[in-house]
Amino acid sequence: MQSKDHIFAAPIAQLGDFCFDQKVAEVFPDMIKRSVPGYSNIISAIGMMTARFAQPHSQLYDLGCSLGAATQEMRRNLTQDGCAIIAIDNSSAMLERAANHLAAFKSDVPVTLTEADICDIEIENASVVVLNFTLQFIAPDKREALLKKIYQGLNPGGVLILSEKFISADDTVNQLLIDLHHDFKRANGYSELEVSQKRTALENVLRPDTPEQHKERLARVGFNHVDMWFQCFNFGSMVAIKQVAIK
Ligand SMILES: Nc1ncnc2c1ncn2[C@@H]1O[C@H](C[S@+](CC[C@H]([NH3+])C(=O)[O-])CC(=O)[O-])[C@@H](O)[C@H]1O
Ligand SMILES: O=C(O)C(=O)Cc1ccccc1
Repeated sequence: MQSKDHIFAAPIAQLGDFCFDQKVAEVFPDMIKRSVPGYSNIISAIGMMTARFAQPHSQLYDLGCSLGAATQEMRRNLTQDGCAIIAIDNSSAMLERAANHLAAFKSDVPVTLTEADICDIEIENASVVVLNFTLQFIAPDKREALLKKIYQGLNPGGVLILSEKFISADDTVNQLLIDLHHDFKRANGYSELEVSQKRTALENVLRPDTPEQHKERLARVGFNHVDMWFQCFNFGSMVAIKQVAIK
């Protein structure tokens, strides 16, 4: 049975910062589906890109895997020999549920679930790296080093799929996209109070960049081919490819 997200439904006197605790992990599939426009399209496309970019005998990384939705879609679409998926999250509540979720599917692809801060791990022999709505939670001054590590750990021809909540550099468009996102949440059954309490709880935790900041940073760390492949309101996904080595 999947639980419905009522976390911000009642007034909360002392609203703390949003965190990925046991309560959030419990309702996460419902929360993300009703809160992130385009989420299921992005998950499907991660599978499609895995099918194209996975290299035989390489590693695939799902950084900030939560319950393993992207991991499962990668695993389902992998046909290349000798690949392994490394899924990482720093929330033990998420990882416990991810293990249960992934065990429900039959697959020959090895998956390692690791509890760690993605800023501290090593990345090597990678062909596909997924940051699906995770970079936005990393301290802004640590983002570039993380992306550099990903670039260096990718094999030539490898891909990073980076999905994020964005801000727009144009104030009018920015406000429009935020309003449309809130309309989307209300249309999915969230009340005014739920929208506003969650917005406050996320303020210090989820710090979005503009698409331009993302593109410039990805280019700075070395990615040769970068663009947005999907956007719905202030949510979207970028693709960054490491150039194939010229012999
Ligand atoms: N430093 C960190 N190290 C490791 N994990 C982290 C860190 N900071 C946050 N997380 C983890 O990143 C995940 C972000 S949710 C990703 C959805 C998933 N990718 C999905 O495709 O369903 C996005 C959202 O909820 O908007 C949470 O599970 C955090 O515990
Ligand atoms: O719900 C929101 O307002 C969001 O920005 C998306 C989200 C989804 C799940 C956890 C945290 C943020």
